[in-house]
Amino acid sequence: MASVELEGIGRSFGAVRAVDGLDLRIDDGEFFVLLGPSGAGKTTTLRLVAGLERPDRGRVRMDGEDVTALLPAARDCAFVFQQYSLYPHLSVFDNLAFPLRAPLRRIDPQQVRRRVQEVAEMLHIESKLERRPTELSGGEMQRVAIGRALVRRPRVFLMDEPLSSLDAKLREEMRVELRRLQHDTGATVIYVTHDHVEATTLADRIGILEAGRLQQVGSPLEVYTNPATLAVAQRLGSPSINVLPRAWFNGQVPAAATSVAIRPEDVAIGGDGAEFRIVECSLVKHEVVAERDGVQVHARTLLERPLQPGSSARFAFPAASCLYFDTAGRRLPDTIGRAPGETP
Ligand SMILES: Nc1ncnc2c1ncn2[C@@H]1O[C@H](COP(=O)(O)OP(=O)(O)OP(=O)(O)O)[C@@H](O)[C@H]1O
Repeated sequence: MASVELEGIGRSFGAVRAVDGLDLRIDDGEFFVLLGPSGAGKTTTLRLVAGLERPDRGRVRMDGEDVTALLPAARDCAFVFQQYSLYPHLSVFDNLAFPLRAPLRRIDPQQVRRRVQEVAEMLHIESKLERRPTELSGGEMQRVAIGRALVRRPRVFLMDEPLSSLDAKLREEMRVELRRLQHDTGATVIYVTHDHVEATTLADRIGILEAGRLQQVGSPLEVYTNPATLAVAQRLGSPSINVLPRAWFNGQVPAAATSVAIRPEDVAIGGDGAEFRIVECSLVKHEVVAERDGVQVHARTLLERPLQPGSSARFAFPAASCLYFDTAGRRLPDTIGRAPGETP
């Protein structure tokens, strides 16, 4: 396995700066997730690492070696895509063995069998080896696709939304399996998703990408609790972070703050807060939606009794949990001395 470094890497398509000067180091054995909306440049970044795309500027290094000019085969990255891209006419065994049977590899058939068996066991598909991909469930097919990347023992795994075509339950199961697999093999993984739950459950570190630029890099907890910008704060968490007008705070906010944000789990219900009208309340999800001055606020809390829609309740926003942002969406140091997370 290998470390990966991107140094000032950029790639444009006509006027579109798909990747705009990325600096990033991913450690050997790290599970790194690139999180961002559609068109942020996630896939292009993976393709630049794999060598499927040439950068206009900057360098790619693996284990310190400059690989910018190397062809994909020499970089030895394995790609797993959202589409399973299996060969339908081959058995699961032959699909898994395929990458090992390339003439250049000259791996003897005994060893191919051993490796396929080993990977099939790791992925719990050893009983399906004689089947065709068309006879498998979506989750099993995706396991075969991952297995096909695993048998090669590449230097780096590049995964582009590999779970997004699975249903919610399977996706959850596969997330756990992927994490276990990465832990067991010590693989370096760069994983792309626009799903913040996937990002926070899988990642050692997350890089938030918007319009080809990295907004922040950090552990899931760091990025969640200490976002550098409002855009980053809004990218993680469900329901999304509340953005409240400064007028609600009687001037007790930093001078440059135009918005005050607070996570739903930090909103306090009851006490001496301001009065809100209840819009919705779910005891199952522990969520309450309330409204004041045309602004909706989401709160997440354990409730013993439901709050009736249309009734009133008091909501408070403890200063220790509030985050402050200026007009450009940059985080401001707050009243209790916390500094914002750093942007790269
Ligand atoms: N081969 C290409 N030719 C022209 N434009 C491209 C090409 N590849 C990517 N782009 C553009 O570059 C930008 C980044 O695309 P990219 O596919 O990397 O984004 P993404 O974050 O992976 O998006 P998604 O989540 O939708 O896959 C987009 O505006 C896209 O239209």
